[in-house]
Amino acid sequence: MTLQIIDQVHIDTNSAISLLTEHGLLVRTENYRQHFFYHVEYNSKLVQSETLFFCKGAAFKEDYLNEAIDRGATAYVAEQSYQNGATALIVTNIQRAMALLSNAFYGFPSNDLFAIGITGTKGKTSTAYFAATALNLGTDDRTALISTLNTSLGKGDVFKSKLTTPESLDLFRYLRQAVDNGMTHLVMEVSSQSYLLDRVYSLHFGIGVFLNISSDHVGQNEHPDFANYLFCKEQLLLNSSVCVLNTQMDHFEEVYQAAKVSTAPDKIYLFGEAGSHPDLDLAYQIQSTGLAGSNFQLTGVSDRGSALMLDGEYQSSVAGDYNVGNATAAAICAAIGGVKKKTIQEAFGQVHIAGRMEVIRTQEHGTVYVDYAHDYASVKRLLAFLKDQQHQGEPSQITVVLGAPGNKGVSRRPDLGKALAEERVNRVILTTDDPAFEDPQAIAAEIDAHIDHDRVGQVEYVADRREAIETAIQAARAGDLVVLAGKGTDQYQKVAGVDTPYPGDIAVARQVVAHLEG
Ligand SMILES: CC(=O)N[C@H]1[C@@H](OP(=O)(O)OP(=O)(O)OC[C@H]2O[C@@H](n3ccc(=O)[nH]c3=O)[C@H](O)[C@@H]2O)O[C@H](CO)[C@@H](O)[C@@H]1O[C@H](C)C(=O)N[C@@H](C)C(=O)N[C@H](CCC(=O)O)C(=O)O
Ligand SMILES: Nc1ncnc2c1ncn2[C@@H]1O[C@H](COP(=O)(O)OP(=O)(O)OP(=O)(O)O)[C@@H](O)[C@H]1O
Repeated sequence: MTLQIIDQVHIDTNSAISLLTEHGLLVRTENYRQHFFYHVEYNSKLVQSETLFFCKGAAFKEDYLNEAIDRGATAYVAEQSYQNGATALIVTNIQRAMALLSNAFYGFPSNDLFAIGITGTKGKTSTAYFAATALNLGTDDRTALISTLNTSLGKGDVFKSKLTTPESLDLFRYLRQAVDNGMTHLVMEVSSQSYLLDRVYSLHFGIGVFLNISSDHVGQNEHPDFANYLFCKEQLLLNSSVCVLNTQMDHFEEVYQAAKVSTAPDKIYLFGEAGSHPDLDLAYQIQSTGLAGSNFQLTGVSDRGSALMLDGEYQSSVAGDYNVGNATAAAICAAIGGVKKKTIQEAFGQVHIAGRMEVIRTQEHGTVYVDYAHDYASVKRLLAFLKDQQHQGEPSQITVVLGAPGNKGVSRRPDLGKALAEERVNRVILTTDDPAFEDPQAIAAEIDAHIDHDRVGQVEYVADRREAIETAIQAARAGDLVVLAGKGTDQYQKVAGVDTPYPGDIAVARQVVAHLEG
């Protein structure tokens, strides 16, 4: 999708120098000339005349800058001088400089949006969809959404996202577009990576939500260690006027302390299951939870929580007990954003999150779940939830089909093995999931090495994901559960640097069921 050209935005050399100086980012200027920039860009291939070009990125080459200048860039911003005669703004931190100047170029669009940022190891997308559905219903469709799945900027500007949190220059362009499309609210997922790489530098949020944190995203191209992962996530709280925290997360006290550094206690909302923490503001109580969704009660515990006027019963259309916590966080955001309880109740019955707890019911081969769970926390919670459902009915078998990606998140492999064993699934079919430059069979062997075979009925490897799904569904009997984990809505397999087309778990499962049952 191409966003329309926004012609009223610009920046000039002098204002760029002032801003960079104010933020302590400017080292020096070279070949100073006062230019008016009508475009900002970090990809040389997209440069037009009168562009301010940013030299950033691990794989950046001087040739890209030369190409940018050939195409009409009149100045560049970089951490080093390329001594090519062009006006240069040499900075201490290119990512911060790019975020700040892009924000200014697009006219600080977040000033016109009530921005809600959501972070957490698990549940960001789900919570964002709960919040955006409620806010859209309450604002007459004036809520933009930036999520791992889709970016939706209003007036039909909807496209698939490349990253969970976009690169800063793209982010501020999207926000400008959202404001120009008449959006008043914004819900966005804020990854820890986006703070590590300063993609959201200079963006202030009306609300920052911290859902949970568990071991993930540590490794090459991600965080050096868990402490850095936690630190980056906590930055959302330092950049938010109101903080919403799940009291039941690991490391809650540390996260609460981080929130209190910059946010007054009366602007911090604590939520969790009723009775779970002495300082709760809003409590949820699950009344029933099943494969079609959950019924739950929200109760204001403190004066601040009661003032949200959320007390009452809610029905969520998304299965998974953990989604009640996600929905509660979203309800707080929607209420602070001005949405009435009745509207939130109505919205929660309509939420659909692609690739999360998608259900395919069969006549003779049980129920198939397609879910994006791909790390210890999510696989364990998903399986625990499904097993709980299983106990309520006839005894049945659970088969899980999953793999783990190559060249990233390698700690997931032992973690997945552990989760599968702890939840004592009956059958595991290990398969391919974005192997990148690794051998999928070797990845599967690593997962397998961490499965306690005394606790898991049967473990096998089927390289082709389609065949693995077919094997699982074909063998399942009425009442059984088949879980296709990890890929969610992905319609590709990342193999050796290429996004190889793949129909997606849902499409494959539907084809298999149609073939088996006609
Ligand atoms: C390690 C990392 O985070 N890299 C991100 C970063 O790349 P980078 O700045 O190093 O840039 P690069 O890809 O090395 O390219 C070098 C530069 O040369 C420029 N170039 C390149 C070619 C050319 O012809 N001309 C040219 O000018 C490019 O525009 C770029 O500026 O900036 C790019 C956008 O500008 C991102 O696409 C890229 O994310 C990679 C692909 C990625 O997948 N990152 C993951 C880890 C990530 O960020 N994930 C989180 C979610 C995590 C979670 O689940 O919680 C996310 O927010 O999505
Ligand atoms: N609050 C939660 N706690 C634990 N697991 C959860 C929670 N919410 C969702 N999940 C599980 O995690 C999976 C991913 O959920 P979701 O996409 O909402 O999280 P995310 O934070 O956006 O994930 P990612 O960072 O991997 O994109 C779901 O499919 C579900 O299995």
